[in-house]
Amino acid sequence: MPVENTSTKVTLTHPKGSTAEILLYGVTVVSWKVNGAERLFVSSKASLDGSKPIRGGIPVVFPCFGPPSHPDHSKLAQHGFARSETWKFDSIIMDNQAGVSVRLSLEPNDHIKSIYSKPFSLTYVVTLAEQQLSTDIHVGNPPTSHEALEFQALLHNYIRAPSDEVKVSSLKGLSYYDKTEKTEEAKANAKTETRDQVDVKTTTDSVYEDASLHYKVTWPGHGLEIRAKNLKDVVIWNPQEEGSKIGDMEAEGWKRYICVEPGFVRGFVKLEPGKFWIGQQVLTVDSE
Ligand SMILES: O=P(O)(O)OC[C@H]1O[C@H](O)[C@H](O)[C@@H](O)[C@@H]1O
Repeated sequence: MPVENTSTKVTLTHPKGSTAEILLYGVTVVSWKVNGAERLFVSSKASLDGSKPIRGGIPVVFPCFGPPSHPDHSKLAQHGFARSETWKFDSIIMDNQAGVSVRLSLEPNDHIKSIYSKPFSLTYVVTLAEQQLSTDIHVGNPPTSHEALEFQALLHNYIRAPSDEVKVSSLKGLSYYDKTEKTEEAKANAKTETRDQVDVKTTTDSVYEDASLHYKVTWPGHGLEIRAKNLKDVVIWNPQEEGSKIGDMEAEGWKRYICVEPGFVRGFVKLEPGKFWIGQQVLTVDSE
């Protein structure tokens, strides 16, 4: 069966053998296999029972990135509610050699309404091709709404890769904000990336602004390409030893991944009533 659907999980299987697993909790993609090899990192200590956001895979960040900074988001937790709500399976969109694709949705439920008063529509489309995984977040501001919807969005991939060897390009020349700086003032000061290839051998939490929308993630013998649409920024995160302070991080888990997260996180998307916005990332395994 190319699409298998249980009460908690959707599994996609492409005719050429690649697979993807999406939990309805947070629509978190928790597995993506190409040529039998797992491409995403999920901590063995991650809670998969819906009690907290999943440490790994591809959590969806919406409508705020990090701690809320917009008044509309003041009651929300870090990274918003999309990653910690249970979504609904909507439909199979496509099922052929080109791709196996499903749509999931999240409506404002009582819990969301108690922390977030804005009307919205949210759907997520996951498409699996032979060597490729696309994840698209669709945000709508209903026509009945009286004002613009202001939000941030980010697709928080955890790419399985050895963090002491992995490199990311091309970020050279971009402005970025270094969240590992000690003071708020230093965090708010833009730096300029001078490296041809960025590594995460030391604790890294950098928000690159107005980036290229096309990144190469490479390590010996392997490569992954990431393309983004409407997600103008990109966050590179790996905590290194600091990761030992994260409760649901497995022992030395930070050695096994890099996050290269396309997002719209500097400023806010402003969506007028009756309009839609789509943010997309496409992950492609380079020929191995
Ligand atoms: O621990 P979480 O809320 O899942 O956040 C995990 C990480 O997400 C992003 O990459 C942020 O830039 C980091 O500052 C944050 O630590």
